[in-house]
Amino acid sequence: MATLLKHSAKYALSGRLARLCVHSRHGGLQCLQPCLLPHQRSASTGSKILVEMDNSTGIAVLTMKSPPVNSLSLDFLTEFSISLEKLELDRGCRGVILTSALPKIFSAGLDIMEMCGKSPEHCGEFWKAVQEMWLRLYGSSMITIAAINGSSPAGGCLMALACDYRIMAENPKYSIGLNETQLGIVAPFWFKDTLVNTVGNRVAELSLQLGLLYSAPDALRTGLVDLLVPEDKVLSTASQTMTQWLAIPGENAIGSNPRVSSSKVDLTPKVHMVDLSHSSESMCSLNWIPWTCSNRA
Ligand SMILES: CCCC/C=C/CC(=O)SCCNC(=O)CCNC(=O)[C@H](O)C(C)(C)COP(=O)(O)OP(=O)(O)OC[C@H]1O[C@@H](n2cnc3c(N)ncnc32)[C@H](O)[C@@H]1OP(=O)(O)O
Repeated sequence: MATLLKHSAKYALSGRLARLCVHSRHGGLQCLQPCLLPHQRSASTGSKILVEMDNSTGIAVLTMKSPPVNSLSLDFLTEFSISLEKLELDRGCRGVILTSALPKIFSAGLDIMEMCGKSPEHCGEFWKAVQEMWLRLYGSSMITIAAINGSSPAGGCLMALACDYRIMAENPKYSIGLNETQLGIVAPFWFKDTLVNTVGNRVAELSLQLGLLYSAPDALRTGLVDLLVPEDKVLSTASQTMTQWLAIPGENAIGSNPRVSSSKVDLTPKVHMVDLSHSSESMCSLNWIPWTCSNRA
C-alpha cells in the first residue's frame, strides 16, 4: 500500500490521469483513483477547458475540449487565459500539462471564423486574446508540458511551442507546424521567434517559408517535439516527465518549489519580444482573412 500511495502521489490526478493504472507490488494492475483522497484533487470545468488539479503533486492537467477541433476562438482563448491565471495564482500548482479531449486533434489553431468579416475592434480584441494566451503560457512560472495527442497546425503548434516540453503521439497521421504561409498568411514575428528558439534558424526558415506541416516522426527529427510515445502513453509520459522536471531544486528551475512569482518572470532570455500590438494593427489594416491575403508577388 505504501508503494501504491507513493505512486498515487506521483500520478494522482483526478479524471484522466487518475484513471491511469500502475503495477502494484503484488503484480496486478491497480487503478489509482480509489486511492486518492478527495482533498488531494480538484476539478473545474468551463465549456471549453477542463482543469484537473492534484494538490498532492502540484500538477494540473488542462484539457481542451472544444469540438470539433479546439479552434482558438475569442471565448476559448479567454477561458484558457483565465484558467492558466488561476493556476498561476495557486501557489500549490507547480506544473501544467496541456492536452486535448478530442480524438485526433490537439488544436486547429486560430478560429478562422473569428477573423472573417469582423470589425477592426473585434479583430483587435481577438488578437489581444491570442497574445494574452501566448504570454501566459510562455511566461508561466510553472513547468508546462504539451501532451500533443493529435494534429496541431498553426496556432495549435504555437501553443505547444510555448510550453517547456512537447510530447507527441507517434501517429504518422498527426501533423504539427506553423503552416501559415500555405494559407497566405505571414506568421507574426513572435510566432517565428518561438519556432527559432525551438528548432533553430535554418529549420525555422524552411518551415515558415514553405509553411511545412511535419508528421510526428519528422517533428521529432527536426526538434519541433521532444519525444514521441504511443498514443495511449502520451498523458502518462507527460506526468512522469513533469515529475522529473519538478524534482529539480527551486533555485535552478523556474516552476520548482518555492515558486517564482509570475510578476518576477523575465521573458527576455527566452524570446526577443517587443511590441506585440503591431500584429493586431497589421491584421486589421490588412483586413486580414486567410483566403484573401496573398503572398508577395
Ligand atoms: C497577423 C496574422 C496572424 C495569423 C496567424 C494565424 C495562425 C492560425 O492559427 S490560422 C488557422 C490555421 N489553422 C489551420 O490551418 C487548420 C485548418 N484545419 C485543418 O487542417 C483540419 O481541420 C484539422 C487537421 C485541424 C482537422 O481535420 P479533420 O479532417 O479532422 O476535420 P475537418 O473536417 O477539416 O474540420 C472539422 C470542422 O472544424 C472546422 N475547422 C477546422 N479548422 C478550423 C479553424 N482553424 N477554425 C475554425 N473552424 C475550423 C472545419 O471547418 C469543420 O467544420 P464543419 O464541420 O462545420 O465543416
